[in-house]
Amino acid sequence: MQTANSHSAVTQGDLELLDALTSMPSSFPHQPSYASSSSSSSSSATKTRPLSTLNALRRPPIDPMVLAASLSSGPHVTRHHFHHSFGSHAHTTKSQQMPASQRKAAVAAAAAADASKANAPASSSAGDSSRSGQTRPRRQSGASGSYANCDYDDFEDSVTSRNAASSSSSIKIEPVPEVTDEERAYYASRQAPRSVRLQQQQQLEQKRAQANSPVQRTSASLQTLKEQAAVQATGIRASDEPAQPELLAQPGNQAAKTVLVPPSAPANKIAQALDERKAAVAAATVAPTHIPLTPAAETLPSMPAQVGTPLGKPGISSIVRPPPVRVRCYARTRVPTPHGEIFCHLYKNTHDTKEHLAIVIDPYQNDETSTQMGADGRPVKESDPVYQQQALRSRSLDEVWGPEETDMERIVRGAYVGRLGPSFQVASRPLPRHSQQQVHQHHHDQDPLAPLVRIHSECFTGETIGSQRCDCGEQLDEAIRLISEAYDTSKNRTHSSDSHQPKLGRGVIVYLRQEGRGIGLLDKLMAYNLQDMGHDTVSANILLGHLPDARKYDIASAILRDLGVDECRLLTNNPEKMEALEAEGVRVTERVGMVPRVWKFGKRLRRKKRSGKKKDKIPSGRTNLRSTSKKTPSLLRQISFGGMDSSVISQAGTNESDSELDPTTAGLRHQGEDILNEADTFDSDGDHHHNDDDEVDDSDSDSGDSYIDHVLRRSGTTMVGASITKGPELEKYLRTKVERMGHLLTVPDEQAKEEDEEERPVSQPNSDDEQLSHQHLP
Ligand SMILES: Nc1nc2c(ncn2[C@@H]2O[C@H](COP(=O)(O)OP(=O)(O)OP(=O)(O)O)[C@@H](O)[C@H]2O)c(=O)[nH]1
Repeated sequence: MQTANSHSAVTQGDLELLDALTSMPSSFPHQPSYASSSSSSSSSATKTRPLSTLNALRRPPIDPMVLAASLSSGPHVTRHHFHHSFGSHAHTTKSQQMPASQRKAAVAAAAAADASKANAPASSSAGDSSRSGQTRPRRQSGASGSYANCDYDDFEDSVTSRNAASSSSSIKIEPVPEVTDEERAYYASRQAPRSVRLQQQQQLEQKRAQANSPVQRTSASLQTLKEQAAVQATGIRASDEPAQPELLAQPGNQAAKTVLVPPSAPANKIAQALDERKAAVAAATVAPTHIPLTPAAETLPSMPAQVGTPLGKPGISSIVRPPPVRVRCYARTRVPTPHGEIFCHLYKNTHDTKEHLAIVIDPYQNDETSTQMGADGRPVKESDPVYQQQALRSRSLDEVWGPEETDMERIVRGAYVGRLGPSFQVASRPLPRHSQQQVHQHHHDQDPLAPLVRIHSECFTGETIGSQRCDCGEQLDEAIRLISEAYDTSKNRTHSSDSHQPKLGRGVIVYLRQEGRGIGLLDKLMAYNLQDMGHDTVSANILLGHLPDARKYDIASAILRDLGVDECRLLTNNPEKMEALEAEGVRVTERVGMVPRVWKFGKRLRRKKRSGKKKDKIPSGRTNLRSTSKKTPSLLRQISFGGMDSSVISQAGTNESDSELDPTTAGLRHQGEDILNEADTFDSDGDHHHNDDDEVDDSDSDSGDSYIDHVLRRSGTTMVGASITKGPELEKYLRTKVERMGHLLTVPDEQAKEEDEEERPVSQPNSDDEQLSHQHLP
């Protein structure tokens, strides 16, 4: 007799599950007779649990990694549990998991079981009969949610119902609706087992070696090469399942969107496709300028389909290299932000269908001189050598897209010079350095610093809803702020120019639409649930069948090159980003650390506050702003009264008493918890507009202060323009990046934090201690 809780004792099914988890998932046979034999003592084959859903695993086999991650760092969640009964088919309430062949086998075996049951004496209890006599709505399994009960199986349910129906013929029972083939999704494996692929690769290499030998080379015909390509392509498409193109077309079926060549395509067609790809590679290599110039011409026939496998591998092959990515800027516009004005560029590319962005900060393009016209009827700025050499302008945007294109069309898509206005509308011309195809040379006598660049990956949760599971919103804001920051060239150690003029900050944020480190928003959200179950950001990714980081940076490099950035200073802690950019031909001259604000400024703010208190000789304890007559440090007072309080307090919470508290403290408290401790409240004399710097030790004013300055002057109400955020989950995320992903950050030691000298990492070389944040590459 089976107990009510099937997990209370180790059953045969459990043992088989364990066995299954430590072997190849695809080898599981579907055992449809399990349901009808759970209480019998028949052969072990008929007792086997219906593990058919394992065959529908959509992830590559990485069970050893999954098990290792699961055992070492979290609760007993395995990939099997995760995928069992999982389905995101919002359009239907039917399970869509089993492959067609297995479903046929299941139906046949169930029919056999029915027949044998009908012959046997009715064994079910009266209670069973009456229960089954009620018309039970069909349970939603796969579609009912991501984490359906692991013990539930559609097939088991339907077979049990049918058995019950046949054993109580006196009661009219609504038949359980059959799930038709059309209602189920088709799972198409896009890759053969590793052993097969290795074998095929070996064969291919042997053939290549033969073909390369002098004798063979002369005799090897084009036809032979085509055959090789066909073998290779067929191998890539290898699948245990026969092709079912009609199922691929069903809604919700990812495979439908991603399959490049139908599996039933004859080998010569595949070879033809490969030939076309090779031709595209050749064309791109030989004549990179021959990109179609209009959006219509450029839409995708020549673009290879990018297949989003869980490991982020291209779908066609890991052997055939995709052609180099080509990018085109389709639109550019000016956007005012709390940090100043930026130019937002929208890019399309030949590798995916996403709209990646480049945020260009280059105030020189947009200043008041930009609208001065010369005698030649063109803006004076256009002939300025500094502009010509350094303006961060998109080559593809400034190109004329065809003989038909009018100046007004060009202006509307953003190809204009200077600051666009009702009375100033001048279409741009390609910069000489772009049209001459010359490699951009860095001129140290004109600008000591390469542009500051950040490669930022989209994060809906962090940037839009202020999630504290990561620091992405803050990083985006901080990147815009740091790049916009003006700097004093006289303090630059690498530059001996006589120019002591402050330089305007310039640089680019390439905003890549690779959400969740490349795994997509859906899987990132699921990763968060795994994190709530005890995993960290790395092991959660692994459990979902992903790499810890599945991002790529080839598109980012192409965008940078399009903007004329061949070398840059990179804002990152991630060594992989530096390597990736270098590999794509963008030189990283310097790494500038992205220190989390809470690590960078938290202590400093506290110290500032303490020093303010000391000077004001205020007795300990919290003092209401309105009730004190003491002075407060100027910066902090400005934070209170410089327009900051309303916007940030409104983010800080709905507790009415918040607004009664010191607005300085409220101003430093954000979506999560107080950045400052209870005892950290600042005191103020309530003189909102009095600027008494004499009383404050601001002599150590530096980039840290510039951040505070930013907070008090320009804080907005969205993530861009917001302030410091802090919380335990953010802390865990930051530490995971350092401890498990090799990010180049120093985790602040709590003890040392109190005693250490102030850290003042900055983006631009203004401060004397800039070495703290700048790591020069050899
Ligand atoms: N898979 C996954 N992705 C996450 C998680 N939290 C944030 N992300 C994504 O991670 C990306 C940011 O990557 P990070 O590793 O934090 O930072 P980075 O940009 O590589 O590194 P830096 O350049 O040093 O800032 C964004 O796309 C986020 O959506 C998570 O828990 N799991």
